[in-house]
This record gives sequence, structure tokens and C-alpha cells, in this order.
Amino acid sequence: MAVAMEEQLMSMLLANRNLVSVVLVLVAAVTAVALHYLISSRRHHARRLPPGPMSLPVIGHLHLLRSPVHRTLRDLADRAGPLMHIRLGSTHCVVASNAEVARELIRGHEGSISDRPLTEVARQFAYGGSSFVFAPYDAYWRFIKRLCMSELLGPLAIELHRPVRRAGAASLLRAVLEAANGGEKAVDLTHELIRFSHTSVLRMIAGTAAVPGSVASKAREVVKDAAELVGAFNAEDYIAVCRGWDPQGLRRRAAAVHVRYDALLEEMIRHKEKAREASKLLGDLVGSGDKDSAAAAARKDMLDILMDKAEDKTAELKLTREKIKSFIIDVMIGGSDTMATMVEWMLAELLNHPECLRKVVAEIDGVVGGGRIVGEEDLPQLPYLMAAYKETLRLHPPAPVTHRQSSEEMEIRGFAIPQGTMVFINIWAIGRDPAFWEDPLAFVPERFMPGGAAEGMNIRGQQFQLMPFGSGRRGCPGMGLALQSVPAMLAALVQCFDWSVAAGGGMPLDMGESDGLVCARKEPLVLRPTPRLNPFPAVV
Ligand code: HEM
Repeated sequence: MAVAMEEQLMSMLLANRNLVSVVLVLVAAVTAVALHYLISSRRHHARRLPPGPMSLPVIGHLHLLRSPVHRTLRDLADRAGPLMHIRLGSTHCVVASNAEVARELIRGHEGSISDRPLTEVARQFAYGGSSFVFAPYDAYWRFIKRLCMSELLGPLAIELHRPVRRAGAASLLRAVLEAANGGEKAVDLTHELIRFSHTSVLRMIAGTAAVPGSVASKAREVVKDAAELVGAFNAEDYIAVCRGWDPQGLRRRAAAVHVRYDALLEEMIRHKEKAREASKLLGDLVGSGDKDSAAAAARKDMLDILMDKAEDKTAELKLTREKIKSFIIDVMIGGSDTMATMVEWMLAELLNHPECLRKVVAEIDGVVGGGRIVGEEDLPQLPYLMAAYKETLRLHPPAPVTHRQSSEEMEIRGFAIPQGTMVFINIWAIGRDPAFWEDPLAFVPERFMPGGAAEGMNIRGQQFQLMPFGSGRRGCPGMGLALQSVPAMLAALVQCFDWSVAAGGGMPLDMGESDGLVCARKEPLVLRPTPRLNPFPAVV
């Protein structure tokens, strides 16, 4: 019976050979289409970009970006979520707006987001190559980072340069005292603080001998102009059709500023070369023993260290004159305004919160007294001052959004981030996230004190709820310096003077933010100082 049926079927199939072929082809086609759909829908799901607002052709989300950008990005993320995709022209960007996403990116994908986007303007200041700040995570970057952490900006260098910063602070206090005693109605502290932090950084770079007064004032000008250009939005960096056209003229202006900057750096380096030759000659004449070389090592500034490395034939990497100059530019731009801005934000917050200011001053009076001026060495005994500093960094990080670039495709939270995507971490929004911070907009240093909700929280980037210096391998190399210099300067200002608002100003102080590379106060801080210590301690 079965055999009969089989034979019958065979004969039917043979009779309908053409029909079978058609059916087989159809089945194969349907299967292929289904498979293709399945595979491509899986791939599409994996390639799905994180959510973001509606975009426009060509410009993407550029029309939505208002200044200050960190606020706009936070507002957009409130609707799109803590991992948001936006398109700036033709450039994909993702924005991390809470601590969990920042942690996932930095802990989980550190290797993929260790590059920084090199903008057209930044390229000019990097002598056509890439500087330390904008270098990809390559051999040069690793070399200079190691040098930073061990010698240039490491704990020993910070310690050795303490007298230089002390002298800078003394000069600021002297200027304020003269203004107060001379009956001047007000002091432009913004101006004085910028002068102080520029001089401190410049002296760390080139020592006192290599920095004539004219260099210091030219440096302030050129750093201001360069920072303005590096911080400006340049359509060329984002919109493909604008590339090579310099539509806003920024590249042209940057080239002109760079010529001035280069002349200044050459002046500094030539001074330094002469000083090194002279001291070498002297060493050869008198014969320097081990003790003298130890003292000479202690006197080395950044240029000395960099020039030693450039002359070192056994160094793992050749440090060219261009690389030295571009590194100095990075440190001057990255280090000066950030520190001045932080002292200013901190003083403004304390003046707006007199009870906190009273606690800071009482703590300094209790630990230091009125016979000498507070210094960096006192900081470990001043926990409330440090808590007020952390609170200021939480509310007013001077670099509110950090920029990275993905060097390969990566998957995060089920979304695919293409290679070459700009990765923004909104440090400012993270510090004000109501999901973590109680009463996030209030200035409450007590939250960092014993018993406070953020007691023991450090700001070095290991706890992602507070990361004013960034985090991971590209975290700020100047953090150690900023953790000493800023609170010590603020402490001296409030120990030595009572501050009141100059005529015409009102309280509370306006806390509006400026545009630019560094998020500073919009209005200059113009205040009236009254000396509060009598006799006034020696300003040395
Ligand atoms: C309160 C003061 C400062 C703050 C809040 C600050 C903040 C930052 C932040 C957020 C970054 C990006 C980190 C990241 O991508 O994860 C950074 C990078 C950098 N900062 Fe600072 N900074 C300060 C002071 C300084 C100082 C004093 C210097 C130098 C003397 C400096 C030099 C640099 C450099 C060179 C980079 C780039 C590092 C790299 O790309 O590897 N900063 N800073």
C-alpha cells in the first residue's frame, strides 16, 4: 500500500516537474527574504542610535543648541534620556547626562573613548599636529601624560612650586590692601585673580628668570584670544559642506593669534636657553657636586624638564620644539582661567551665603589665627573650607562638558555608537542631578561634612556623581595643583578682608554664566575690601 502511494506520488511529481521547480524557487525566495529581514532587523536593532530630539536635514540638531550649551544639553536630555543622540551637522554625538551612563562609558568603554575631537582651530595651536589635550590616545600622549604625572604636574612639582604660588598670592593681597588703604571704592577681583593664576602657571612653566613682566602681560592677552577661539563653535568642524571653507573666518583668526603666541613662546624659550647655558657654564667652572645637582633638580621648572627630555638621546620619544610649545599652550589655556574662575565662583557663593562664609572664616581663625596668612599647608586642617570648595565645583564646574571621541564602534545599553562619534559628558548636569543630590541647586557645603549625605565623596573622578576634573585616563592632569591653589587663595582673601558689594551692586550676587571655553561668571566680581586683621600680617 505504502509502496503504491509512493509510486503514485513519484509519477505525479515527474509529471509536474515544472510546477515543482517553481514552488522550490518560491520557497527559496521567501526563505531568503525572511532570513534577510531577520538578520537586517537584528542588525538594525543593534545599530539603533540612542534616542534624541527630532532633527533637521543637513544641520541635524544645530538649531537647538543655545548658549550656555551645558544647560541646553541638560534640557534636551530631560526629555530624551540620560544617554542621548544628537547630530551636529553631519557629526554624530552622544551625550551622557547622569552618573550611571558616565560610569558605563568610562568604566566599560574607556579604551574606545580616550581620543578627543581635534577641531580646526585647535589644530592651528598644535602646530598642525595634535597637542596633548587634543592628541589621540597614542604613544605621544602616553609619554607626555607619564611626564605630567611624574614630573611636570606631579605632587613633587606642586610642592616645589608652592613658594612661587605663595609669592603670587602675596602680590594679589598687597594690591588689594593698597586699594583698601588708599580709599579705593572697589577692586576688580576678576581681573586680579586672572593675573594671579596666569602668573602662577607661567612661573611654573618658565620660572621667574625666564618670565620678564612684558611676557606675563602678553601671555594673558594671547591666552584670552586663543581660549576664545578654541571655545567658539566652528561650523567647519561639524557640517561636511563647510569643511575647508572657514565660513566664520575662525581658522584665519586663529592663525594670526598663533603667530603672536609662537613669538611669545620663542621669547620664553630663548630666555630659558640662555639661562641654561649660563648655569651650565658656571657648573663647569666651579664643578658641581651631587648636592648641587640635587638642588638644581629641585629648581627645575616645566621648560627645564621638557628641554632635558628633548636633549635626552635615550628618551623613548623625540620631543620636538613644536611639541614643547604646543604643550605649554595646553597648560596655559587649560590651567589659568579655570583656577581664577573657581576662586571667583567660590567667593561669590560664600558672599551669597553669609552663614557659610562665617563658618569658613571661623575655621581659618581657629586653625591659623591672625598672626600669619593662611597657606596651602593649612588645607588638611580646614575641612569646612574644602567642603565649600567641593560644593562650588559641584555647582560651577569650569569645564562643564568634557569632549571625547569614539575610536571604534561600541554598544552601550543596547544602542550602537558609531566610530568617530563625539562623546560629551555633561559634568555640570551630573553635579545637579536631582536623582542623586538632595536640594541640588542649593549651596550646602555641609553635605560633604561628617554626617552629610556626600560625606567622604571625593572629586577625583572615581565617584561619577561628582566629576569636575573628568575621569579615567583623560582626566585632568592639573587636578592636584587646582586642589591646592584655589582653596588656599580663597582662604587668604577671606582671612585678610571683609568683602562687600561695590556701590551700584546688589545682593545676592548675580550668578549668571558666561560663554566660552571656561564657564566663568558673566559679570566681573567687583567688590569693596576692608582689612579685617589688625595688625595686618606680613605679606611676603
Ligand atoms: C579647578 C580647576 C580645573 C578643572 C575643574 C579642570 C577640569 C578639567 C576637565 C573636566 C578636563 C577633561 C577631563 C576628561 O576628559 O575626563 C580637563 C582636562 C585637562 N586639564 Fe584641567 N581643570 C582644571 C585645572 C587645570 C590646571 C591647573 C591644568 C594645568 C596646569 C589643567 C590642564 C588640563 C589638561 C592639559 C587637560 C587635558 C588632558 C588630556 O586630554 O589628557 N587643568 N580639565
